[in-house]
Amino acid sequence: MKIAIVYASKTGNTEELAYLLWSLFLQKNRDTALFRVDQFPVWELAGFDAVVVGTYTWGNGEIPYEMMELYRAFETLEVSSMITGAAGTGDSGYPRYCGAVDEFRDMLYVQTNLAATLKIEVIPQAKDLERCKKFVDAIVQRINQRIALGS
Ligand SMILES: Cc1cc2nc3c(=O)[nH]c(=O)nc-3n(C[C@H](O)[C@H](O)[C@H](O)COP(=O)(O)O)c2cc1C
Repeated sequence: MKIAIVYASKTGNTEELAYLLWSLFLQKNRDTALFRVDQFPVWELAGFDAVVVGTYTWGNGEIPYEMMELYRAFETLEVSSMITGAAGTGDSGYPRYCGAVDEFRDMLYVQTNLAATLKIEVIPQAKDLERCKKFVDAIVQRINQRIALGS
């Protein structure tokens, strides 16, 4: 089972979250690749069994421009059996806290087999570790179910 974490980060917060999630998948001995979105071969999206999207939020609760190609790829490719997770950082001082995570969550729920979502206030801290672990566990559990069913 091939897992990808694909993220966008302007000031490094979401990058830190993506690296943390990556290390948690590796601790569970999962074959996981980490990509900045501008280095992700979007045409290979459907080749992954599970994909975690990591995004910051911009404007008024919006998805960053550089994530839109990936967003549209989920909408247009046949990825209905792909296990996914939507994660991101944001700032609750804005009216639409982590709005980009909400947008990805809603789309991934329709297009894929969404297993978990995760919102982190600005940058992951020690108090967030348990929630990050739960997020990774939910995805790994969904993958294990898939393996057990042999599909
Ligand atoms: C111009 C601007 C608009 C933002 N809009 C939102 C927003 O609508 N909702 C939100 O939760 N965070 C918003 N943020 C906060 C960022 O999403 C947050 O700082 C995030 O952690 C940045 O991630 P990065 O360091 O990976 O780039 C905004 C930040 C800036 C500078």
